[in-house]
Amino acid sequence: MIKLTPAMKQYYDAKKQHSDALIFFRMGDFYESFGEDAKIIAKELEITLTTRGKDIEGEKMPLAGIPYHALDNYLPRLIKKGYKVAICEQLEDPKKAKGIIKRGVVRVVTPGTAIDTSMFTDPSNNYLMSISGGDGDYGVSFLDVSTGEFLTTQFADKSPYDRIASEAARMRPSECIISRTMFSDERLVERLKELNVLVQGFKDEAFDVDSSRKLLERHFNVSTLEGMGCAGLPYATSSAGAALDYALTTQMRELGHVSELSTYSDSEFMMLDSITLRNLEIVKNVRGEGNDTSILKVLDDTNTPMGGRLLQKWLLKPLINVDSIDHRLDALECLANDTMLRFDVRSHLSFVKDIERLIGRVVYGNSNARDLIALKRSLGSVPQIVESMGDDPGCEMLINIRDGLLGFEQLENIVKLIDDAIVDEPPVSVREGGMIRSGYNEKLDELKGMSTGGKTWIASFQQKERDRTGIKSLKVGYNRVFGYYIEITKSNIAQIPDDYIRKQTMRNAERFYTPELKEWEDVILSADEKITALENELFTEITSRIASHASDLQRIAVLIGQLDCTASLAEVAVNNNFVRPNITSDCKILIREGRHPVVEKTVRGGFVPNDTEMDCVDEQFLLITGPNMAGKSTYMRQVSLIVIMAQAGSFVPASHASIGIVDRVFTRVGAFDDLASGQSTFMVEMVELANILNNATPKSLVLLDEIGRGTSTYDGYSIAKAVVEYIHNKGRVGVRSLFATHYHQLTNISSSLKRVKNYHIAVKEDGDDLVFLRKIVPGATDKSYGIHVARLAGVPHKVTQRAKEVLQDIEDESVISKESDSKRGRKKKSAQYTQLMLFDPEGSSAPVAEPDPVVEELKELDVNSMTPIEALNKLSELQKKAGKGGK
Ligand SMILES: Nc1ncnc2c1ncn2[C@@H]1O[C@H](COP(=O)(O)OP(=O)(O)OP(=O)(O)O)[C@@H](O)[C@H]1O
Repeated sequence: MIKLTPAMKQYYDAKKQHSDALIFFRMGDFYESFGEDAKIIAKELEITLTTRGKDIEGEKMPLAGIPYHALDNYLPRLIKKGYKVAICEQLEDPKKAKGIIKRGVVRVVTPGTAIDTSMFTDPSNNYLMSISGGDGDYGVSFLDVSTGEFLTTQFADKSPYDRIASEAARMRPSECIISRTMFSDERLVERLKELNVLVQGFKDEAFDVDSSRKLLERHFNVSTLEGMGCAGLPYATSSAGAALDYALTTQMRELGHVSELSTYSDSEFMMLDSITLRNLEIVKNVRGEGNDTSILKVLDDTNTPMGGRLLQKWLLKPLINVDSIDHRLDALECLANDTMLRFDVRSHLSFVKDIERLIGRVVYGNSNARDLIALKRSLGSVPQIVESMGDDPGCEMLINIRDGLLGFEQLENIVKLIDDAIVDEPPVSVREGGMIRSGYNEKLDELKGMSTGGKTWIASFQQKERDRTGIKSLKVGYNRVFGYYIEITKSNIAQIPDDYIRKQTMRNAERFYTPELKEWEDVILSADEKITALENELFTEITSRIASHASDLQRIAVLIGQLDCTASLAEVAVNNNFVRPNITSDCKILIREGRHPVVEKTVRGGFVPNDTEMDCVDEQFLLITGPNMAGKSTYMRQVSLIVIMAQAGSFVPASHASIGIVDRVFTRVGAFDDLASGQSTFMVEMVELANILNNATPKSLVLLDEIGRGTSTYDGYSIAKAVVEYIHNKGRVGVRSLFATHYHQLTNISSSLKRVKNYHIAVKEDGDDLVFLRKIVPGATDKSYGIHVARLAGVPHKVTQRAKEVLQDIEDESVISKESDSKRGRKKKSAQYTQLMLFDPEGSSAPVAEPDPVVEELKELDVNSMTPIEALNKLSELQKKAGKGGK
């Protein structure tokens, strides 16, 4: 084994402590990485891989390095790919170090705990998720180290995967920690990975309920967690404790800005599972690329990152309490109706930056002077925001926000402190100095005077020396290694005076100094060094004064977020002609002239509005038919989006809307191959369907788009029919459902199932052309126009022509077989029907299999409520009807 240099020994020590992280090892002006780390870093960051010295085995040591000031650019690229990076710093000033410079890891940056500004190109929260529990009870926590937000919940669920996936889909964490024991649960790990969450196993002890409780109590400096709502919730506590433990372990410092833990319960929110969030494109595109067609994109006109984050939360967690929704809608109405108020508030909000994250950085200790300027300007807008809200902003929420903003007395002092201390345009790096304003500190001013005086002397010294030597190109320069020097080009070297002392030889020039220049150099450099040290000291003092008000400032940030989110929704509502929905606790959904908020923005030729009427009594199940491209999916999504928007507290795209609270929205739309998980398109469809049928409650809203299309027509039709019957009859109280289908035969079901209503989207035939009217009208349709649509899509004429002939043949055959069937009896007829269906993937206007009255009657029987005699009598009666005789 080879003898290592002291620095390399330090590197190997750091690597031993943080074996799962890439080590960024500070060497002077660079962060260097060695060995396997260097290879990964060189590849991921596309930088040069070299070698230097020998590694512990005596092999050439691979090396990759980045300039220390470029850390902010490179770090996010690694973190976003899921790497952990341990930053190993020089722990003492190299100039003052006696012998070997001490180095050590000062923090580990991971995807879920990053706090660096450069990580956040969008304002969304960056959560670390933590899961604990087992045997039916689970705790889930979310901690955003950058903003200090900390949430926890606990729920009981025998099969928790869907629930956990739904939480992850709504909160979109970058990283999730689970105990090493739980890490062996492959299904859980897979579900999280599918949602792009990096899953890490963390020490089992961190998930221990007792030690978690103690850690949380210590961190929040409380004697009980009761006030935070998680006393008596062991798994909410242990998942929160583990999250905090992980954050403290990686950040290696106190996290004072994480000052509160909130416990939430799912019963407060509408449940949106991960599939529905994806299908309805609530916060991002299904395909995740191209133009953003999410509902968030349409609704987000926020001016501040706090407002943006809150809007996302509102959309991902719509409310289910009528009063709470009305509370939001009242504020929105105030702002929508008062144009001046809205305009004023929004213009002042536009000066507010990310206060939450700025505070996080200040408390954390990695803020710079520009962060303080951003904080000053943001806080400086608060009095104007308050003023623009006037004495009576008109509704409870706005009054609360105004009073809350007014309630922070130290606001003015913080603004003044930053204004007095920090120059308007400070340098990015604190190390460079030059950030403290003249007049803030006497000692600093004195040092600055010496430094400036020295520099003025240097300028006059250069002129004096040019005059003395007659060398016009003589210049006095400075570099960090050699200090101040007089530079003379080689062609003038003969003219140098005797008192010049040689300092350095260059290719085309020589550098000199004089005793006088040396004297001034000492004055300037010592003043500059002292200035930097004093500025750093003052900066630390200023930030700790601000940090002592962290929780008040975080409260201000929350209020600003609420105001911004509401004002943005009001602005969007006015600009897009949305109306305030009427929220009720009954089962009715009544929408007049509803529109799809995203499609209406992109569709050419204007969006055609449509009405909707649903309830649990007469209009529980809307069976929607219509040609391809007619607008069935658009219509169904529009209904569910209007419901979600309304319960999130937004106005909706309609001329009138009355929404009976929905507790969950389920969707089964489109076809997503899930080849990665080994599931076929049909399997995915059935898994999603199973989830809906097993979990929909009487207050749910279900969207089913072409159920059964992923398998043979016969199987698909059978499944579709069974599903309609099941949902219709489930608990006898209706799950409100919208079902689009091309199985036109299915529409007959409305004659036996009273709460099923047929609707279709109208089209008009114009010769060979098809005009899409986009209007939903009562009744079923009997034609698919699939071939028309194929022609519109540019399928070659020969193919569509041939398709027409095939269709004609099938239709002729069906007529013949219908006639012959009636002679040959029912058995033969159903065989022919099967064959026809197999030829008819789009469900042509084929003859419909009549429901068998005996079977139908049998299905309707409630056997549990019959006596044995009644049952025997019924059986005998049915046998007679079926033509089997009986006594
Ligand atoms: N109400 C409407 N007003 C104007 N254009 C509409 C309307 N509804 C839908 N469209 C347009 O029609 C297109 C097709 O709509 P959609 O996908 O909903 O049809 P579909 O009936 O579900 O079709 P398929 O059965 O083939 O899946 C949409 O992309 C949109 O451009």
